[in-house]
Amino acid sequence: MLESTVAAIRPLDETAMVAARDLQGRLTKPAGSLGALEPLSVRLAGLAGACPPPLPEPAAVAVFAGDHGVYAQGVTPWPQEVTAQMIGNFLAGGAVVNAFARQAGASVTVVDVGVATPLPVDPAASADPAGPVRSVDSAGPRLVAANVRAGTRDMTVTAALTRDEARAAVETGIRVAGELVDGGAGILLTGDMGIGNTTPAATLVAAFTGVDPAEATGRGTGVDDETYQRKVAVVRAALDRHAPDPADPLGVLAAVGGLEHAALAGLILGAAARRVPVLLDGVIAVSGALAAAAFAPDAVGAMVAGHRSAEPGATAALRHLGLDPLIDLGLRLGEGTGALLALPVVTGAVRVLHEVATFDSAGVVEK
Ligand SMILES: O=C(O)c1ccc[n+]([C@@H]2O[C@H](COP(=O)([O-])O)[C@@H](O)[C@H]2O)c1
Ligand SMILES: Cc1cc2nc[nH]c2cc1C
Repeated sequence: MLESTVAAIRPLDETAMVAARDLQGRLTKPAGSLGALEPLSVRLAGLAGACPPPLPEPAAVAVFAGDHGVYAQGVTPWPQEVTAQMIGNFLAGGAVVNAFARQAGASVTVVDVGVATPLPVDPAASADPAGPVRSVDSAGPRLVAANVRAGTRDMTVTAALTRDEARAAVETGIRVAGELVDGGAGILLTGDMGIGNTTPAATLVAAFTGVDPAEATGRGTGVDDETYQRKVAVVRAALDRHAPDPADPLGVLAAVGGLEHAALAGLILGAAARRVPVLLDGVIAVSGALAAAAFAPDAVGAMVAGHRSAEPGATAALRHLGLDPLIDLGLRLGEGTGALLALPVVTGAVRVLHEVATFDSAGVVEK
């Protein structure tokens, strides 16, 4: 499934992009006056192969959750059980992602791809691992039970995952993308939950971009100076131990990644293969995006950077991908919150191509 998905990812459609650029030039506004929205609308036309491209509706957030063996190195002050507890909160509708999703009219799908402690929900009430994801317009958040293993191994001691485990997580992400698109989603938004997951995110950023661990590593949930220094040392030690090859993205994900990072890479690949835009959230999402781009460079055409996370690795990753974030509010929550706040910007960029009059049709004279 990974290989066929990668093979299905194609470049943007030049004809649709030429048409969108031409249309932008004829709309009743000074050329370029919508700033970053104009090239975004052109790119989305190229992705859809149509001008105008469809409005990115309805929106579906997929929140991938996992735990981390590197937690044992003291890289975060939060108890590991918070990952499972927050899944309960997502499913009850009480998290920030739920509030922003209600505001944006987006569905929330929570995917347990690797949580280590028991979920505070009845697994029988959740979707079968191989079962369908309900359509995006059904009510309420839902759980997909697709646990590959109960957290990764400690990457400072051994590889975090086997290649087969990493592949299983990537393929879970691809499957979720396909089911959300089949359910009618017009745009996918990335979300993540995993205590400790900014450490593997920083390691992935350093592995794929080549930046120094000190530049890739941030304070995550808000760690103190001592923990921050330990975190940088942990990232450096993992890179020294595994020397991951950025040309082998499955190998990198297995050595130093996380199950949610791998699944996010899969979600992005799945969206790109279906030619549906994928709106990226914070540092965990963009570290997964680096893996997706290493599998399929043309997948970048489907990516929209929702926001600039306060986590410095996010900026290094976005620079490497050549993406400019739509908003920059100093967020560092994850869950999909930054992507959800950016969603109206993406919809606005496309709506312009659908609804704005041309100089000709409106009888407005040009300069
Ligand atoms: O999205 C981000 O850029 C982001 C930045 C810092 C922290 N987080 C969230 O905080 C958790 C990881 O933080 P930490 O300090 O435990 O590594 C995890 O659940 C992430 O969703 C997320
Ligand atoms: C409370 C809490 C909520 C989160 N949401 C995403 N990551 C998180 C980390 C913590 C600690």
